[in-house]
Amino acid sequence: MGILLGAIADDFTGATDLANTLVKEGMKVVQTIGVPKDDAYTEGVDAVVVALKTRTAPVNEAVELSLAALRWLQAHGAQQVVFKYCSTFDSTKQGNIGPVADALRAAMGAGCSIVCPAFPENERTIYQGHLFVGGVPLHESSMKDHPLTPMRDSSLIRLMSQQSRAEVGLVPHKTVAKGADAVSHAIKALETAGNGYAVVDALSDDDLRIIGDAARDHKLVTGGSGVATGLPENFRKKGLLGSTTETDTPRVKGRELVLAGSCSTATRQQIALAKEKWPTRKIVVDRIAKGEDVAGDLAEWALAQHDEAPVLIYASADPEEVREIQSVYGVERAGAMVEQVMGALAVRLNASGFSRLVVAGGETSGAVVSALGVGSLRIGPEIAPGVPWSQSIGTRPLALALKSGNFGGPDFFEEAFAVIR
Ligand SMILES: Nc1ncnc2c1ncn2[C@@H]1O[C@H](COP(=O)(O)OP(=O)(O)OP(=O)(O)O)[C@@H](O)[C@H]1O
Ligand SMILES: O=C(O)[C@@H](O)C(=O)CO
Repeated sequence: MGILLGAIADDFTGATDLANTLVKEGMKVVQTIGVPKDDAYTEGVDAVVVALKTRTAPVNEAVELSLAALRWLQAHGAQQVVFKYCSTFDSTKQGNIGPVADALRAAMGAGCSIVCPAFPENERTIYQGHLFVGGVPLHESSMKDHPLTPMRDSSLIRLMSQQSRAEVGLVPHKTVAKGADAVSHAIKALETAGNGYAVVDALSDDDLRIIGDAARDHKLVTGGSGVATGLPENFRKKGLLGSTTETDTPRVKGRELVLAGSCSTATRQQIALAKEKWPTRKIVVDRIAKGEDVAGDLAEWALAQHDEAPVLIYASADPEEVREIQSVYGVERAGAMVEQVMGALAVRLNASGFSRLVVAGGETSGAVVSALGVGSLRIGPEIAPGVPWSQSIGTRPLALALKSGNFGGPDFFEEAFAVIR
């Protein structure tokens, strides 16, 4: 038998976030880094999440890679596909979410598809089609200052309409409160009226379970990790999924390293706390631009820290500093320079015995995991909402926690290592 559920995620931490939801709902999940090249991943696996790095890629590349992922998932039996994007709808000015969703809908012959980035456990909610983060509209949250994808509008209907060729309608919360049948009927009515997407309000996990139930026959579901909460239950009701599954805690020995490239408020807070306890160094972007061997110097410094405490290396800066750096080097080049150093550091330090890694930030995780040549991950236990440990599958095992920028409490780094010690 093939896999039940397939997913395509537009960044690597987003992929682990979704995989974490599916594991908690009783699925055995493997996350692949990029579109897999062979069949080795599916034995005993209920869901495969293909992690792409397409959030900020050129639109055509994002569409082509997502379609390639879809073909692989369909060839391996996926009965339903989730397109996972950020719970804060992170997209560039041009926007990749709409074009990728359009291409997936067309390729699958899917009807009106759900758009629901809500993740109530992490305070992302949708009301009247507007996305709220920590109780404030998205465009007033710290997401307005994101280095790559500043979000300046909170209306999901407007954002999706600008990005997609299809019409976009709303299923308001008062309908969701009436249950799954009411949501199904509302989506059907929107489809009949010519809409390609239905933004669905969600304020709680109960709402997400109702939406999951309503999506039981949808070929394509789009949203954050929350929208998948109710999907495994649909397979369980059909007798295709057992009631529980064991989570595999990574069993990897080695030194502990945190690499942080996220400039989010949560990550900067986590760094500030960790700095008080652990050896810490900051990546200076000007030095990379001058062609200095920043990765080499930092690796040497890290290896000289002998007290067995975790080592923290970060590039994260506050919005003002990031703006200054970007005004000198450009947004893309600044990001790329930092990511290149993060990847190089991960490779050098892993070769010298650091094999328990926490990486903060989706683009940063993409750079690190790609540089390390990791092909796929087995998803393990949750550390904080939306962030699990995972273990690389293959020759040289690594324990990896890929943390979405804004996730985790102030003590996240310490809490993470405590789970696997
Ligand atoms: N000091 C800096 N100046 C400019 N850019 C930076 C700096 N530090 C980090 N960056 C870049 O900012 C980007 C941060 O994006 P990343 O996806 O890693 O974090 P995030 O968006 O907060 O996390 P997530 O996508 O999981 O929400 C990366 O491209 C990183 O290289
Ligand atoms: O949905 C989220 O917020 C995260 O999984 C994410 O995508 C961060 O990049």
